Amino acid sequence: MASITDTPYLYACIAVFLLILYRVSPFHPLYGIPGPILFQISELPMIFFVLRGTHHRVVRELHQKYGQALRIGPNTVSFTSLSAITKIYGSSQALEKTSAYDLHLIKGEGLFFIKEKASHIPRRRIWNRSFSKEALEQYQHPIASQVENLVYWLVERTKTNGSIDLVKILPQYAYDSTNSVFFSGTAFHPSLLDSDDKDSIVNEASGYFGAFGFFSHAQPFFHIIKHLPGISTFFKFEAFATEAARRRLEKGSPMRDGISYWLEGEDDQPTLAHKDLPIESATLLIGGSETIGAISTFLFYFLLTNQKWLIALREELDHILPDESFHGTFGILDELPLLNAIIQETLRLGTPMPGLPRLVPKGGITIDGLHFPGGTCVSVPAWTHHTDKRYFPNPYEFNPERWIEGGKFMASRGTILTFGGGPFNCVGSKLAYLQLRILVVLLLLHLDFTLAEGFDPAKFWGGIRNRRATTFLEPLCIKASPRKI
Ligand code: HEM
Repeated sequence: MASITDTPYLYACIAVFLLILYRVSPFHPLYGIPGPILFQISELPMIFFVLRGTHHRVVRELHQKYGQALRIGPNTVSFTSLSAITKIYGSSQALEKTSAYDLHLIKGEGLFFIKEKASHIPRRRIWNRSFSKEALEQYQHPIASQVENLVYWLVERTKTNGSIDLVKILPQYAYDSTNSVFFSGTAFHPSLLDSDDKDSIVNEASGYFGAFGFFSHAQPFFHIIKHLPGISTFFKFEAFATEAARRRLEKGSPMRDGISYWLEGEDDQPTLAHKDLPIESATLLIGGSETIGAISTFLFYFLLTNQKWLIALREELDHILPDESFHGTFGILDELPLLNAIIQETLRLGTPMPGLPRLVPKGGITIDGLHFPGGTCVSVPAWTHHTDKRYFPNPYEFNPERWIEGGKFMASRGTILTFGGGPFNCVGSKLAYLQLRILVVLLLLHLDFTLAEGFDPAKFWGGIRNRRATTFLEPLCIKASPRKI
């Protein structure tokens, strides 16, 4: 039997020991950046908290203890300052993505996964076409139709079951909305709301995105296991996205949907190669739905547990949109101060996200007066920044007023990282705002809501987890009924 003193084991142990020693020694380039010793020597503590879904809270606590620059891995530094946000994500010199974005099995090149700015720019131009002013106007009707289906199911399921869990139903609506806006409804049928997501697509997608979050801290492990037979079932969601792309290409589009903007460029505009549609479809389905599902769940949680804002918002809407059959242009919604302030405050507090990893280029950079060599992984965690009282006084208070000045909504009153920043920021943010506005307005115009008996806000809040995908361990059960005016 092999023993630890056999030569290969001995060498391996010595190598690990020397590596650990190096990582905490003055010879390591990150020596002197404070952080817990276990995080300095290994990725394992971070992996542990990522698996538990609590790393956003842990990193925040560590920043409070150790300060603005924090070593959270052997080669990884987390920052919490506005200057670091500008340097890492926002400036013309914004950093590129790390190899944490290489984690997919699906073939082709996808916007989200492209790490270098030079190759990212042409693909981003193709995507941008599907978020032009004209395109967004075109999406209003399909979005409103999906919200109307949601209204129907909220009432029906309340009637059948006594209450309805928003944690479950809002993501279903979000996937239906992406399917309708981008795929002309061809990605899957029937809609997830109509089938009550019988194939568990929401869970598959959330598990897939969660695996992406986990493996970004254990990349070598991913590159080993991806070759194992049978592992593709783990990536069932990629197969689903590939099928969605195939169906969209086969069935075409009766209307100008989001994907048609990519496939049919005007004049000399470059178009998307069909071989890249599967990977872009995976990004669309998750990027456009998992996020909206989670943020809208937060939004209704905040409104239902802060009745004064719900009442004030109803007043604002009733004043501007007195007719519940309102189906006009949704353009005027951009102007409503409280509606937009409530959405912005939800985006601030509804982002239990990790720092988006970026790579220090060759030659290194200086952030907040500290020099970092090329190859260091750096980030600013959204949750830590959004709950930093230097930038947001009483950070845990849901207070939409912090976004209002002189009676107007002012997004510039604070910097939030919900949509990332700089050249790799969220390409769909304008659509996200549009979807959230239409969702809130139509639900409030059509329905009365109450929280189901026994709802415990503290328990709900304690059950929020993030592994890149946000999950809610506790239900958010409500009763919905047609509005009595
Ligand atoms: C509230 C909703 C949303 C949130 C919170 C959100 C958040 C984000 C964030 C943080 C990033 C940067 C990711 C990174 O650098 O790793 C991102 C990128 C992206 N998002 Fe969103 N997103 C939302 C809605 C949408 C929608 C509706 C779409 C499309 C339909 C979309 C598509 C994308 C894509 C394609 C990227 C990659 C952009 C690039 O690399 O150029 N997102 N999003």
